[in-house]
Amino acid sequence: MSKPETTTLRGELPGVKLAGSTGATAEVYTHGAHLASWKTADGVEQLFVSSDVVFKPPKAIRGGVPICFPQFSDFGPLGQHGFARNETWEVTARTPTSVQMTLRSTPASKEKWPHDFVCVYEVMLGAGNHLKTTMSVTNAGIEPMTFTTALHTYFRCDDALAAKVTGLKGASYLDSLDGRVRREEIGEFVAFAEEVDRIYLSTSDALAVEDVAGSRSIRITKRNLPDAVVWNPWIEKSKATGDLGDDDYKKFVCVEAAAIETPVTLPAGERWECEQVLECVKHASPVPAIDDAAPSKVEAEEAR
Ligand SMILES: O=P(O)(O)OC[C@H]1O[C@H](O)[C@H](O)[C@@H](O)[C@@H]1O
Repeated sequence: MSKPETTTLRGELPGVKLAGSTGATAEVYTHGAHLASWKTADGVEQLFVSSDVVFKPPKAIRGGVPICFPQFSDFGPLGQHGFARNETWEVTARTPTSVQMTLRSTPASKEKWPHDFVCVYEVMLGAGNHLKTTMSVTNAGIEPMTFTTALHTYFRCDDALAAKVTGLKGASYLDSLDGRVRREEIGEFVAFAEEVDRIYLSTSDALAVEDVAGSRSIRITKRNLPDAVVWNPWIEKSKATGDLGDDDYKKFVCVEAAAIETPVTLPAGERWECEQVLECVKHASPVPAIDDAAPSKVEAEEAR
């Protein structure tokens, strides 16, 4: 079978552009198997990419959906978020509306992480305003292997300061801004009025980003990714992050479907898989307020 062709995308990097019959499109780079654009049929971009993005491998693309594998953040001895987002993946299959990319262990990867693995990531434009991604990891070695992972999705918002993340009420979280102390989410939603960096544990598989100012919701349905990181860098971290524009914190929130608290342990020869489906839902007018009687801590502070 001939190797599926790539085209030249932003930053002169190779990748694949998907196009659905409805007019929806997506761009997936071979660098990091990075999904860096998803436009719904109306031409509206649903993912955020930094205004100061740098397309220079091995640096990860700032925005879209970096794949954190085989380590999330500093949960292990590897560099931040592992190495999958910094590597060149191979296009192993494609149709007009889907692409499959594969990353295999190499002698160089085994110096960092001593395991034989095959990681397969697939992006599919679905019917309606859906986008489906699946990822599988096969342990091709003879010893068990353990990893953490996240689909680090940057959701574009018309106004992140008015956005809400729903579906997390009652979940415990580790507050990465406070020594990863464990807390409980008591709010009906997570709002953004300061820096937020939390690892919500064993959450519902149905979450949503409510872009109130944009009159739209993105529904997130995840499978086999029990945790969810919620992140907005706020003012100082945006300024301090070289490839983020100073005001970019107003333009996105990250909700990262993840397996972190309980790392995945995969026996030799076995395969693990996960899935994330995104659906954009438009609202005729701003989405109705969600039980403002029970605001989260940051909302309560904002109201003062
Ligand atoms: O700058 P990066 O390595 O891409 O990480 C960006 C962010 O990723 C996650 O959301 C972490 O929880 C944050 O602590 C981190 O700042």
